[in-house]
Amino acid sequence: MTIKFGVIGGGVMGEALLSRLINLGIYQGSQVLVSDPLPSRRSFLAEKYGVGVTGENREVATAAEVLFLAIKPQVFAEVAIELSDVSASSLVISILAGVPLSKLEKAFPQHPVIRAMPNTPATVGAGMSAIASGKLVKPEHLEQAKRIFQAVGEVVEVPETMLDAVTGLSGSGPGYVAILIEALSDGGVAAGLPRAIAFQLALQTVFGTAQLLKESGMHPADLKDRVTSPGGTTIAGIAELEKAGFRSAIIEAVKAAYRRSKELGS
Ligand SMILES: NC(=O)C1=CN([C@@H]2O[C@H](COP(=O)(O)OP(=O)(O)OC[C@H]3O[C@@H](n4cnc5c(N)ncnc54)[C@H](OP(=O)(O)O)[C@@H]3O)[C@@H](O)[C@H]2O)C=CC1
Ligand SMILES: O=C(O)[C@@H]1CCC=N1
Repeated sequence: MTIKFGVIGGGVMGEALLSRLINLGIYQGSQVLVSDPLPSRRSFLAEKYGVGVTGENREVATAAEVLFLAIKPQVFAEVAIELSDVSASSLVISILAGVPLSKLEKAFPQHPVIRAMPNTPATVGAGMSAIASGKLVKPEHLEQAKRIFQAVGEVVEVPETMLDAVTGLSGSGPGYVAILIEALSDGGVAAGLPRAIAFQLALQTVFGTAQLLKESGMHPADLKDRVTSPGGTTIAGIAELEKAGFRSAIIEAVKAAYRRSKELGS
């Protein structure tokens, strides 16, 4: 059967994307081929999703209609050399942090190339992805890439110059939010709640707040004002957050991740 979706690097994000695409029936397991150096990882993916697996990146690059690059940016150069004489014209989609279209197009000169930045909630269909097109991308390629990322959540098209900032915000963001949820739970435990209840409250509070903001279109500052009763509990908590530089810490985290994304691509 034709290999419609080839994945180089069957790690966290490779699995997140392929699992969702297979579960939604966009591809059958037999239409997906994944290369990964670790035999145990290959067996795991083959057993769990019914995909084809190989240790040879060239096999995937030769066979796939869409070639999905999900290796770390640090191994991109060696993989590019390995694939340099593969003759194919597949659509290449790279999710590598930082690696610019100029480098991707140099490595795959015959191919339409799309640089994308998804995030881990893609695993449950709640991802946020941004995509930018290279020079050889035609409308049908862009549509194909959008279909893939829409299957795992929301997609926005951005100029490539924005992708490092996207990486700092939505790409890395699940890490920041996970720490927020963990810290809220710890706060609950410190205030006397059992751990399991504290975690449930923290998780649903973050989820519900995001849902409320999304469905209502309300500005976050308005929501904050609605929660803060004069002389009440919330303003006492917010005063501590401001004292600790909470907003600034988050802004600096996004900026640091943005800078790191740029570094990884240079
Ligand atoms: N994690 C995230 O939240 C996000 C990550 N990304 C990007 O996705 C990419 C993958 O990240 P992530 O999934 O987290 O990383 P992982 O380390 O989980 O996945 C990378 C996979 O590639 C394998 N690999 C290593 N060397 C090679 C090689 N030469 N050929 C083929 N496969 C190889 C690794 O195997 P082994 O472990 O044995 O080395 C691993 O299974 C990165 O470029 C990252 O910037 C983008 C958005 C979000
Ligand atoms: O931490 C990283 O480098 C990757 C890119 C975005 C999320 N994880």
